[in-house]
Amino acid sequence: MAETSSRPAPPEVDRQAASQAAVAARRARAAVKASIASREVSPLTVLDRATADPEGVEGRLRVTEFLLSVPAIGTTKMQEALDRLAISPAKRLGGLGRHQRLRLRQFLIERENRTGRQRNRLVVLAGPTAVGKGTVSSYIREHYPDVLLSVSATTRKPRPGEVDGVNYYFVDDAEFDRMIVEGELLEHATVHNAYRYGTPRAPIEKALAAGRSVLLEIDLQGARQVRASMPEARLIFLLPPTWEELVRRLIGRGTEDTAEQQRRLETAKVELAAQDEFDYKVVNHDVAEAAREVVDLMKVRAAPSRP
Ligand SMILES: Nc1ncnc2c1ncn2[C@@H]1O[C@H](COP(=O)(O)OP(=O)(O)OP(=O)(O)O)[C@@H](O)[C@H]1O
Ligand SMILES: Nc1nc2c(ncn2[C@@H]2O[C@H](COP(=O)(O)O)[C@@H](O)[C@H]2O)c(=O)[nH]1
Repeated sequence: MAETSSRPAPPEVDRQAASQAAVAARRARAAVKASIASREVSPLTVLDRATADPEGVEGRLRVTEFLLSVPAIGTTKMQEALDRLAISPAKRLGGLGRHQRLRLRQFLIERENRTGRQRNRLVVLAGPTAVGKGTVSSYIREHYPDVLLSVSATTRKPRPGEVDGVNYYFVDDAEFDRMIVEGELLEHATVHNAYRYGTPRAPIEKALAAGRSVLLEIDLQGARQVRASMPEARLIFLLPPTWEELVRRLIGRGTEDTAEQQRRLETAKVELAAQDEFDYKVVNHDVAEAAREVVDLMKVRAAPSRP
């Protein structure tokens, strides 16, 4: 009688498959290290990815090989850093405890600030609806006056309390069309399949020329356009602590009807799926803390506290 084909694979086939998987994993880790070394990807982004997926390629990186791939960190600096941060050299990025991870994160930020050839002067803050982009940006405007917060043009109507020229330039469709045709917008997009939003170019160019840092609070489509036209811009993705909290914030804000909330949550899913395109991720647990993380990444000092 003919034998069935469901016999278990012989051990050498298992061994071969395991060794092929190990080679593929080694190659993937080497690619991550090469992209850190060539500054294609920020070490902070790699650390964030390791945190999000401890068993993924970034999570499996040993902390030693991770640090050694950061430009200008050699064996001595790496060992000093691990001693100072109280992290065992045997650890993998995905296996760091919360405090170790926070210490390593702070170490990388301080290092970037010290060795950074240039401040991240043009920074884009994006993220799903109701994550708190507007709240965090307003906090930055109030507490970090060195940063210019760009005021967008929009065709949506003002919400109660919103002021023309402060929150947005509220314009009609004809004016928005004119701004596009005259090349006045750095980027523009129809957001949530509803209204149009765009970033006026002139104030940004003026501020950058004067050496100021500029923050754009815009959607994913706009972030992609800015990256294409100004590759030196740094892109930050603001994340909610959880999906449920995001929904709570959207409903709690109470500025949209149920249909608009649904539309925004659909866009939110698309935006969340694109988070890995960003240079940095910041979780908005607490407004002041998230704002500080954003400005740390911009390397801007806080205003002296008022008496
Ligand atoms: N860290 C936080 N903790 C609790 N609530 C927050 C936090 N940050 C923002 N919120 C609240 O969440 C709601 C949404 O915030 P906000 O309007 O700033 O979001 P947004 O990302 O700008 O939204 P959209 O993209 O829809 O304009 C607001 O009611 C705000 O007060
Ligand atoms: N592409 C752009 N998106 C922008 C701009 N200004 C704001 N936005 C985004 O629109 C949504 C909705 O804002 P809301 O004030 O109606 O709640 C939000 O995601 C903003 O980030 C812009 O100039 N360009």
